[in-house]
Amino acid sequence: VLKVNLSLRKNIKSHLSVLHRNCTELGPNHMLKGKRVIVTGASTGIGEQMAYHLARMGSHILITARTEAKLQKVVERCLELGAASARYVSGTMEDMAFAEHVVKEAEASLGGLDMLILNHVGTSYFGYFDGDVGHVRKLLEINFLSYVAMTVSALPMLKESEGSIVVVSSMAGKVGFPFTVPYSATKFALDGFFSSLRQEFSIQSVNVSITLCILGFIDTGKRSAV
Ligand SMILES: NC(=O)C1=CN([C@@H]2O[C@H](COP(=O)(O)OP(=O)(O)OC[C@H]3O[C@@H](n4cnc5c(N)ncnc54)[C@H](OP(=O)(O)O)[C@@H]3O)[C@@H](O)[C@H]2O)C=CC1
Ligand SMILES: C[C@H](CCC(=O)NCC(=O)O)[C@H]1CC[C@H]2[C@@H]3C(=O)C[C@@H]4C[C@H](O)CC[C@]4(C)[C@H]3CC[C@]12C
Repeated sequence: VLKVNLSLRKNIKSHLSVLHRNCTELGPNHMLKGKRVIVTGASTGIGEQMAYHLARMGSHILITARTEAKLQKVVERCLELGAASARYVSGTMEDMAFAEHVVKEAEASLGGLDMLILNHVGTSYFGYFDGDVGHVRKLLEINFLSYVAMTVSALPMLKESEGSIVVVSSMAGKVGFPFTVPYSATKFALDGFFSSLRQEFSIQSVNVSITLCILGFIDTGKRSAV
């Protein structure tokens, strides 16, 4: 047993050193060079900044949100920063057909997909829960169901490329806090869905990674009162 353990450790050590050497030689800025990436909610805030990082790394970028004028400007900036290509599709994630259309657009224009970054978030309020069930339903559609719809549509391409799904969530999706009840519910739903799906991928040896990003407050210049 000791012999097997020692040889296993040696093997892992040598694999890690090769991996480390490859990463160091290429540098972190090359990790997504040439990769085909969708970023949702990329007209402002964190999504916009992620698009610029991907552009600096030389990725092919497809961004989406509702506001066409802002998306146009982000695409122009991405091209200036060195994106291999950049394009946008505008529309609302209240509509599941639109969510699926974005993925189809990646297939048609990029011929596949390496990374799906799900980041968009619908407008909510910061205050006591007001009992508006319609608002909770709408927010679940935008913040949760459209994430599921895009994942289902993108999965064949991601399996093919052995790619990644990145889901942007929040502290409010891990712990209950006051004043963000509908928002928090949608983020908890993401954890339930994607953490369970990750377990199934592991059992089925599906080589698609799922990363849930748990962010605290990030000042994007938009909100000051929270
Ligand atoms: N900022 C923070 O403190 C924190 C943020 N997060 C998470 O990070 C992610 C990004 O947040 P942040 O950058 O602050 O958010 P922003 O409000 O700055 O950006 C939200 C993005 O989603 C898009 N969007 C809004 N509604 C819709 C819709 N109905 N259909 C399609 N797109 C829509 C917006 O564009 P448009 O209006 O043009 O459609 C915009 O591009 C979110 O998932 C959020 O929950 C998590 C923790 C903290
Ligand atoms: C209230 C925001 C919901 C999205 C929204 O309305 N966007 C449009 C607009 O502002 O015009 C929340 C988005 C991110 C939330 C913050 C977060 O996720 C981290 C903390 C979580 C904690 O539970 C409460 C405080 C947070 C800072 C939280 C506050 C509400 C958001 C800004």
